[in-house]
Amino acid sequence: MDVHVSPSTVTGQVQAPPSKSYTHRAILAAGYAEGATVRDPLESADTEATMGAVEAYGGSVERGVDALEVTGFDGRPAVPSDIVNCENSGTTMRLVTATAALADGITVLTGDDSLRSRPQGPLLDAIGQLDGRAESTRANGQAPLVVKGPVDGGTVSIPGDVSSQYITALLMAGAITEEGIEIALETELKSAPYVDITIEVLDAFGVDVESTAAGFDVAGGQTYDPAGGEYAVPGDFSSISYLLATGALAAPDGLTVTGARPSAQGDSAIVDILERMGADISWDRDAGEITVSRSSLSGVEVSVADTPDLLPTISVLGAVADGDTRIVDCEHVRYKETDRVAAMAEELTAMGASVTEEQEVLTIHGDDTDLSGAVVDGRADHRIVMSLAVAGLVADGETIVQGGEHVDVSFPNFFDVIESIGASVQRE
Ligand SMILES: O=C(O)C1=C[C@@H](OP(=O)(O)O)[C@@H](O)[C@H](O)C1
Ligand SMILES: C=C(OP(=O)(O)O)C(=O)O
Repeated sequence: MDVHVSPSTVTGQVQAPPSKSYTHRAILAAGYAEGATVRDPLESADTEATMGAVEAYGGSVERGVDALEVTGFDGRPAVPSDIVNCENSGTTMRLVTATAALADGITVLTGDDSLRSRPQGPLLDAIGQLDGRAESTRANGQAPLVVKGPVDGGTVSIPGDVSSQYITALLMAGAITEEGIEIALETELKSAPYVDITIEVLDAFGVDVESTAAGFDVAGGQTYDPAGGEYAVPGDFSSISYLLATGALAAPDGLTVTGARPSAQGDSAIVDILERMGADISWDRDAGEITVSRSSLSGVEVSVADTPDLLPTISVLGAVADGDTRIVDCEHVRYKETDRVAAMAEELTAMGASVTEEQEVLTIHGDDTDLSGAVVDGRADHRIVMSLAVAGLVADGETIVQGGEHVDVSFPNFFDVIESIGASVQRE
């Protein structure tokens, strides 16, 4: 789907969509439990993939109004009767590959073209260290994957700079093993706040995780048992970042985002980043409301070591700001649905921005040149699509973003939401 975006101003109030990261974890944790009600879940293509995996392992998921009723597989999963298709979702693939290692048999996992090009090797090695068998069919560390369990726990040594999702996966499965899993990190942990999110959700399900000098330790023989039988999902700060960027670039009279309560999400750093760039922004944390208005922005240096999903949003803000915006520590942002560092460098260049791309650093040279409307490729990646659409709101002339349908991965009604506050978007 092509989305035609024209220069617009926006105003009003919008509700943040529910968090994708919390929803994935809550659905799988409910699967490891006897079951649970997941309130205010994100219903999107990626979280559907996790629901499908829980069903493949013997659970079931009923979609209610603003809630999912999950019946769990209660500890060890069944061996799936078919392959598990994780579609476009890295979180699903990593988390449920570790689930597969608990099953007494063989599980085959796959995904779409993008997911089959993403790195899984360190997680496969870790399952091997636990005496399970985990292989890439093409012996290239990528899906399709074949996993044979059951593992009983043990110790693993794993790099921390490829994906934090391996750690989340091992912690969630480790609680079900007899011996537990002790994780030693071989390198510094990137995307660390996502492990904090995991620890927060596990705690709500009555599962303990310890941080250690070497990494993490989860005791075995634990039972997933959510307090009161339910878990409520907070708003999603990665999705909120597009709304706040829209406000900072295009809301002369202000835009308010609701459903923005503090949580473990590293991506809430977008508020501080916008403030450092000079945006007029305020966050009422108790009310969960952030208000931002159109402001002149200046370039800043930002590390995305903890917040990889913010890179597309920050690069658009940098393209409009005065002076250089240096986004550092971004190598792991290349392992996402697409290489997002290269994608943003190339697509913003197509819109007239001046950009320097290095392996670990993306610099956007903001100057007085306005962005120009262009035909840009969303790279079949929801975050590239949404950030380019935001850029289109302030570019001269029309911007056509290709692949608009991919917002279904994390923010299915994104275009309806920005249209409701005044953005001019036409979908074809
Ligand atoms: O655990 C999660 O929910 C996520 C972890 C991050 O990935 P990495 O840990 O691979 O950087 C992030 O980019 C992804 O969108 C969601
Ligand atoms: C990288 C992302 O998700 P995943 O790793 O689950 O595909 C994302 O949502 O930006």
